[in-house]
Amino acid sequence: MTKSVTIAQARQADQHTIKTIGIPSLVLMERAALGATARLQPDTFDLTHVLVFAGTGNNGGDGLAIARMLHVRGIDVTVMLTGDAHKTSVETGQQLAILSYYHIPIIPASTDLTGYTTIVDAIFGIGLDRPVSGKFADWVNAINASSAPVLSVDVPSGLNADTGEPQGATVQATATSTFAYAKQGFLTDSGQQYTGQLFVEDIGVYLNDRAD
Ligand SMILES: NC(=O)C1=CN([C@@H]2O[C@H](COP(=O)(O)OP(=O)(O)OC[C@H]3O[C@@H](n4cnc5c(N)ncnc54)[C@H](O)[C@@H]3O)[C@@H](O)[C@H]2O)[C@@H](O)CC1
Ligand SMILES: [K+]
Repeated sequence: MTKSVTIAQARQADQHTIKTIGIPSLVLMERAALGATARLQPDTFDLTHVLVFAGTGNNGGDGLAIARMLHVRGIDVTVMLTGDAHKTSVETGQQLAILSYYHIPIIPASTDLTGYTTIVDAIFGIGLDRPVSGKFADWVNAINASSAPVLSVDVPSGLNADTGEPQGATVQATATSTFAYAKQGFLTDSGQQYTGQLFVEDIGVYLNDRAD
């Protein structure tokens, strides 16, 4: 059976790796983004014009690193940011600065998703703490209405990763690239309907200091 963790366990393992072991958060983010980018295979994902829909927390930071990895491979990528570029998490601010070096287009989030052939959903991960409503719900509904396949980063945005139940509008992913361990809610009947195909990426975060 697939090993799974609660949100609290995932957070604790991340913090242990960063604070006690000393592996920097940006290193984990880089590994997460490498793992997710490798899932964007052309048999499922048409990479003609990729949209990365990024939030301002670290899930968005993962998305921005994915955008960079696609850009350096010559793939046409646009980033939509859901909030103020000056009010991001520290790591996401660092990823934004890197994107500006590469002149990767960053535009405000919109419901007009015309022309994008793949969408990377990096709006919310395990930091979701309330139902998705208002303009966030409009964006999520637009993602779900798009014909483009969707790769969700860590968690389909809007899904409660503990229960597998939607918290307001929730992305229905073609596939989900989740980090370190499957989240408990993904293994429920409800959760599976949102994650689509589930990939678990080894990012160097372990519950017991060993890869198992
Ligand atoms: N260093 C780390 O701890 C790592 C974190 N990683 C990524 O970071 C994610 C967790 O990052 P964060 O803790 O920053 O959380 P998230 O990026 O999941 O989201 C947090 C942000 O969303 C806002 N928010 C939550 N629910 C909302 C709602 N319904 N409507 C509007 N805004 C809402 C919060 O206020 C906060 O600003 C993981 O899921 C994973 O993708 C990975 O990069 C691996 C390493
Ligand atoms: K996400």
